[in-house]
Amino acid sequence: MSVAANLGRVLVVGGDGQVGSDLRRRLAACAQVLATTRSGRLADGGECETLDLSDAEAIAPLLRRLRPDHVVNAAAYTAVDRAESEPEPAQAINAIAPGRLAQACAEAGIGLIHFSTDYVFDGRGARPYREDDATAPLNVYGRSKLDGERAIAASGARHLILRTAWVYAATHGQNFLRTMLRVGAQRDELRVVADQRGSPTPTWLLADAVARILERGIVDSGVRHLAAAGETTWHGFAEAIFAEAVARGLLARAPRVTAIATADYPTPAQRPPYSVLDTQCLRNEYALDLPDWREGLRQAFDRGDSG
Ligand SMILES: NC(=O)C1=CN([C@@H]2O[C@H](COP(=O)(O)OP(=O)(O)OC[C@H]3O[C@@H](n4cnc5c(N)ncnc54)[C@H](OP(=O)(O)O)[C@@H]3O)[C@@H](O)[C@H]2O)C=CC1
Ligand SMILES: Cc1cn([C@H]2C[C@H](O)[C@@H](COP(=O)(O)OP(=O)(O)O[C@H]3O[C@@H](C)C(=O)[C@@H](O)[C@H]3O)O2)c(=O)[nH]c1=O
Ligand SMILES: [Mg+2]
Repeated sequence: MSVAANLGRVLVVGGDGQVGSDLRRRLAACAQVLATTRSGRLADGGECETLDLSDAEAIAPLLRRLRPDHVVNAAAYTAVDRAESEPEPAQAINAIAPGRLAQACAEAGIGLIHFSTDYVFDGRGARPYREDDATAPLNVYGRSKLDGERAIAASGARHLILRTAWVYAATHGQNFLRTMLRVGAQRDELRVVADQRGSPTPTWLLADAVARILERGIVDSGVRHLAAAGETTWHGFAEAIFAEAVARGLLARAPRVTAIATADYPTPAQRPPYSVLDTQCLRNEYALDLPDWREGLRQAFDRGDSG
């Protein structure tokens, strides 16, 4: 996907998360990128705007001062298990802050792109989830993200809520791929759940898609599903990660990856057993061509994630 248009001023909230940092790099080619982090600093040493989303009152004044043409919110409380014992910060960052951000966007006539999650579903479905399928989150994180979706929808802002899933980058961020490579280098055997199905989605794909959407302009406000094509289990994803890492010489040899049941890997948060997303709406509206998750994985390694 190539984007030549000048998109004006794009504010990336949460500019140093795994999605936020790839967005900044991707959009730099076609926009004047502004960013916020909690510290006002970027991991690469650069400076940016300071915004702590637990202080929702700080959002509107910041937008009035920066006057961006578009806002992309890539900040979130994403620690799924920790959220079970910390519901307040999860709710503040994933629900209250996005609502305030959307209200401020509505007041200023700015379009907002926001990310949500497959974990809004309970995973009892048997075919890929469509945007209007019933939500029923199983955990605190999923509930807080669903509340965020609702707050944005109620704001009156022109918006797009992109529900995505199983997000990873090869070179940065806390994610399943990087956990597997770290632990896989230390152990001969890993036990990974083989009864949760979804679609691993690389940050480069999300960044490319957002660039395309900004170029076209938000066609119609609402929720849309965005993920790599195809489906696998965490176990299948782990095996593909190790095959790719060994082929590229990033790992001397793959550990044995033993398929286990969710019941044999107890975690504080319950996760949906099936959360494949039907992406047809978004592909049609924005003429997006979404790669299979295996191709997404190869390109994540090839690109070093930076597009
Ligand atoms: N990761 C995944 O598998 C999936 C993610 N999503 C969604 O995609 C979006 C991007 O996620 P991803 O890039 O993976 O998330 P990350 O956890 O990598 O990044 C989230 C960012 O939010 C920032 N943040 C957290 N709390 C605050 C706060 N109080 N004030 C300001 N910033 C804060 C973090 O900053 P700091 O580093 O300082 O904490 C971090 O930079 C989120 O909306 C997420 O819910 C959807 C599906 C799957
Ligand atoms: C590390 C590890 C995890 N697992 C299991 C636990 C869990 O069921 C599954 C994935 O573990 P993780 O903690 O990496 O994944 P998790 O934090 O649940 O990932 C989720 O993050 C949020 C932010 C989202 O929005 C979701 O789309 C999803 O990507 O793999 C194993 O079976 N073996 C292992 O060695
Ligand atoms: Mg996690």
